[in-house]
Amino acid sequence: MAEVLISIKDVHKEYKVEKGANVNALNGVTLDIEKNEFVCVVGPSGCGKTTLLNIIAGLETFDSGKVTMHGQPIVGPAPERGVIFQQYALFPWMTVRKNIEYGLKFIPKPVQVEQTDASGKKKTTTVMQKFTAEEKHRLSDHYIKMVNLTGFENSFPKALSGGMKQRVAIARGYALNPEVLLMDEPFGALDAQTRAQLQEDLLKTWEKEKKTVFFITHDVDEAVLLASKVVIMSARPGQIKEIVNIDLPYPRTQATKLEEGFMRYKNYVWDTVYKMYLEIPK
Ligand SMILES: Nc1ncnc2c1ncn2[C@@H]1O[C@H](COP(=O)(O)OP(=O)(O)OP(=O)(O)O)[C@@H](O)[C@H]1O
Repeated sequence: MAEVLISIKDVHKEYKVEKGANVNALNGVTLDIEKNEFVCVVGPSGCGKTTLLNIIAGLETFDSGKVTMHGQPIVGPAPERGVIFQQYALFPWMTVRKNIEYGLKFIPKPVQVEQTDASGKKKTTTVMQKFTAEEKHRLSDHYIKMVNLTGFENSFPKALSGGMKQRVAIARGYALNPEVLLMDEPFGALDAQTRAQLQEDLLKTWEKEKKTVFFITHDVDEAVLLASKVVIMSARPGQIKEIVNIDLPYPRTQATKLEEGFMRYKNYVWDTVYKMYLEIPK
């Protein structure tokens, strides 16, 4: 059986609002995220997708329920959970390379060292060390290549297109080597062609260097193309309406969208989300 990496159990979240009624954002959300799964979350606007992502990231509190990673409660942000937002959040005064290397300053790497104890016995222990400049350079090179930005290492964000900036954000997310990548509509602001290209880049990256991905999108095509599991949330107060396992083989490309199996999943997810949208009082 697959290993459950993140477990969300009966989570409730209400936003306190000073004037007016409090907002009941999540109402008993239960979800297991397995190791190396690609989970896409879809649902009507305001159903609590970002709230759920922020709770997993440790950026948002909740009122009741339980959220754990490796069985340990999530109590705040941690390097094991990397977040990529829609608005890249790059440092404008740093080059592409420096943006990617920046976070490595704060993340120590485990190194095996051999030590001799008082009795002369040798034993291997793990110590945490900082990345050297050379290691950081090697890592940033690797991820720059992976997201097709070779040649732009020394460019500043202002000289990059939206799609290129988002590639830098993805490279930075991967370079920090989190176990889980939390992505909140990362391609939402991009034109259709750039979006298609980045979907393929992300899929290739994920197939090469598996990670657990939790990805929010409004685009049902995108969800079905990327996900091994689509989580459909229902309108506020957010609950999980249905989980659809996308049983289409990887590698997937834009051509996958023309396959009959893809169409079937897409129509099903689209219908389910649209029906819920129609039920929302307008
Ligand atoms: N800080 C806050 N204070 C009060 N209400 C909030 C706050 N953040 C979110 N909400 C409300 O909680 C509900 C869920 O918001 P959330 O952003 O999680 O939904 P979403 O599904 O991500 O929406 P969208 O798809 O439009 O991005 C919404 O009604 C929103 O207005």
